[in-house]
This record gives sequence, structure tokens and C-alpha cells, in this order.
Amino acid sequence: MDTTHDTRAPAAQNGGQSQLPQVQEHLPRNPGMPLDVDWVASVQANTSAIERRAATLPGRRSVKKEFQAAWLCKAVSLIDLTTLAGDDTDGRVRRLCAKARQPVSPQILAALGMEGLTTGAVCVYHDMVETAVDALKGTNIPVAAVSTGFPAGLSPFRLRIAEIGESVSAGAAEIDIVISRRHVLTQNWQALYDEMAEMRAACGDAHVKAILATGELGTLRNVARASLVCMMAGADFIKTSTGKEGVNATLPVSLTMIRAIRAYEARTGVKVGYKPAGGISKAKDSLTYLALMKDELGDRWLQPDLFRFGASSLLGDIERQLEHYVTGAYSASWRHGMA
Ligand SMILES: O=C[C@H](O)COP(=O)(O)O
Repeated sequence: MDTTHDTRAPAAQNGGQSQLPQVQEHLPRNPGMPLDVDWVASVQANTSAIERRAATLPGRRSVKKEFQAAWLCKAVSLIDLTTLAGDDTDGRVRRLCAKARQPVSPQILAALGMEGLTTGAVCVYHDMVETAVDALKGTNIPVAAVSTGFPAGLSPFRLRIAEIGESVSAGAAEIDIVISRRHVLTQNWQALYDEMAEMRAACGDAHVKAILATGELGTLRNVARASLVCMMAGADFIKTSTGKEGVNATLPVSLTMIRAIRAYEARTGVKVGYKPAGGISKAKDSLTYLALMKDELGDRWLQPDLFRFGASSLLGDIERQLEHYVTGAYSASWRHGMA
């Protein structure tokens, strides 16, 4: 993180860590726009330049001490705490939700002046939505459901649409849909737009995150174009990965998607959120992502309505680092189980 700028977390900039930064404005949803195929076709991605810039990011001087602790608390508030396993049970999901309510031990949070800190959301499969909603009663933590035949997205289209409705009825406030990769690989932008628009409509008031599964899209140019088409069709967030592809969130992909978000805002005035997901498990990596968002899109994209980490194990490492900051000692990672 470049320390030539004021990179302290907003909580620290406000003169203390006891206040989480508040969202000042009520963000309208992305209404979408008609498909502009000329704009899509004009989008290029300079892969070597993107990779060069991405390679510089982790090596930049990182924030230290109380500033690092403040940024790590910020990262916690932006996690979609996730369990997406075939052996998920009610018990596991309830334990995960308890962790979302109290992501770091009360003693550590008290020492940091960060009581009340929670994760951004809990993310589960459809069958676990009701359990999660129940376990999070009395909090403002939304439940996100992965949907539309996650992770491959190859079940019959009408069933994918029906699945969205079921999850919304069960109480999911956010729906993470997966796109049809083949529409991108065959450059069928109309099909991608129509699919995304119909899925968005099926979500109703629930916010929709479009998972691009970037590890299966072949090129960064495809990633950029698919990002744009999903935003044109009304995606509230664009998300890198299901976590189940061979390659999930990477910095080059993130830079590509973030710049698509910037281009969309410049053209339409609409802010779309970003969710890197899959394989983000180290506190240090979360700081790199936050610095990237701050550099490329600005502080507004450091709020949970515009940025989330999709992560099942990141919280454990952040908790260890915060404990180290407060006590001077590292605890064993097994002491920070998620669920
Ligand atoms: O959407 C979230 C991802 O599935 C989480 O991936 P992860 O288990 O590698 O953190």
C-alpha cells in the first residue's frame, strides 16, 4: 500500500478506531441500460500492461501497527463469510453465523475499540438460507445465496430462474448468480445480456451479484467485455469466481473488472460493486485488495454496499493478525475455526 498518501482506514482518519466508517449516501441500484454492442466490441485489455501493474501491487509498502489493525477491521466488515460445501449442515451454518456476528473475540475488539464489528454478509447455498436467516435475526447482516445452478450454471434455465425466487422467498437479501460462460466464449453478448437481465428481474428487491467465473473465460478481454455486459443488464455487483474454478480471484482479473466498473460509472453515473472471491485467505492479501480499490475507484468503494470479499477462510488469518497486534503473540490457526 502506498504510504505517500493517507492510506489509514477511515476509522483511524477520524481520530479513533471506535467508529466504523458510515455509508453517507443511499446508493440507488444499477438500473442497467440497453445492450450497446459497439461499446462492448470496442473494449480491449492490454494483458501485459495489466499483469505488470498487478505484479507491483503486493510489493508496495504496507500499512503498519494501528493503521494495519484499522484496515484489517475494515476488511472484516467487508467479508461475505462463506460456506459452500456439500456437507454443510444446519449446525455448521449456525456456527458460521455466530462467527459473522462476533468475528473477532470480544476482548480483542474491546482493545481495538471496535465492539459491534460484524462481517458484511453470510453466503450459503439455497438449502441453508432459512437457517442462516434465523441465526442472524436481530442483526443487520444479510444472507447471500449462491444460485442458478451454482457453480457450473448449467441446469435448465427455467429452474435457474425458479431457484432465485425460492432463495428470495426463503429470506436471501442478496443473490450470487453464475453466468453462462459459453455466451462469453462464443461472444454471444445478446444471450449473456438477456440471461443476466432475466436473472436480475427474478431477484426483485434482492441485490444481484454476477459471478463471471473468470478462470473459465479465456482472456482478460473477455473478462472486461463480460463485466460490461453484466452491468448493462443490471448487475449490482460483479464477482470474479465461484471459488470452484481452477483459477479464482487474481489481481490482473481484479484490475480488469475494476476498470470496467470505472468505465461504466463514467458513461452512466452508476456505481457497481466488486467482489473478488475464491482463494483469498491471507490478511496481507486483503490489504492489497483494499489498496487496489482505493487507488482505482476511491474510498466510496470501501463500503459494504460496493465491495465484498467472498471468502471462507480469510477471517481466521485476520483474527490472528489482530490478536498479534493486541497481545504481541500469534495464536495457532486452529484456534480460529470458522464453523
Ligand atoms: O464466494 C466465495 C468463494 O466460494 C469462497 O472461496 P474460498 O473458500 O476459496 O474462500
